[in-house]
Amino acid sequence: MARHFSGGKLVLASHNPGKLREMADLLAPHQVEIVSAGAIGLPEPEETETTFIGNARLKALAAARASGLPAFADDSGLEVMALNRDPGIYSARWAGPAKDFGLAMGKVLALLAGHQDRRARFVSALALAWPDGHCDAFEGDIWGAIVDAPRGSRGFGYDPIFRPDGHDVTFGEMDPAQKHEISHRAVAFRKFIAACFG
Ligand SMILES: O=P(O)(O)OP(=O)(O)OP(=O)(O)OC[C@H]1O[C@@H](n2cnc3c(O)ncnc32)[C@H](O)[C@@H]1O
Ligand SMILES: [Mg+2]
Repeated sequence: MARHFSGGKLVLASHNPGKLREMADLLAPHQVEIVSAGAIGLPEPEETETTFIGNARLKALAAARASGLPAFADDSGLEVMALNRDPGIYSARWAGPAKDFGLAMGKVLALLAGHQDRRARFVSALALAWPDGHCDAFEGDIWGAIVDAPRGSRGFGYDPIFRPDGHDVTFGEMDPAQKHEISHRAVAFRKFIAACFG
């Protein structure tokens, strides 16, 4: 059974401004007082696990133990089928120390050159951890295709090269409110809300 969150402070254990914005938007309708990990000086832990769920748990538990508050983390990434699901859990690392997603998207596009199969999915694993070590995790995904060149500047990360199935626009071009309805993070978030707030 997932542990219920009944209000109060929640640490958002992410150092990615794009993700923090989306997490705050998704949490807005709920009774949560948000504190970001950066604002309370928490370090960015090394992501040593081999799965999205494993790294989400690691980040949430590190923040919960360090802060003494419940903490919420997201580990996410882009899996490209023709690249054996790379960059996957290495999605942030492909952008290098400068977090240059122009570089990371360029790498994906170069490696896909000449491939017919453009199928890809975004994955988000969300974890809610408590200072006593209890942790619940939830995963969501969305399928789509990698377009030929980046389009749009509304999202973050790999959004400009990902076109979700059933849509003509990339996540980079899409209205953020619409991304919040359908994204991998939104799918995982609905599971989290049902289990921990329901
Ligand atoms: O670990 P934290 O501090 O949360 O921040 P991070 O950016 O390092 O996040 P991850 O380790 O989960 O790496 C996931 C990367 O995948 C990319 N990504 C995840 N969700 C995305 C989305 O909705 N749109 C575009 N790119 C996304 C994004 O570039 C992230 O940097
Ligand atoms: Mg990270």
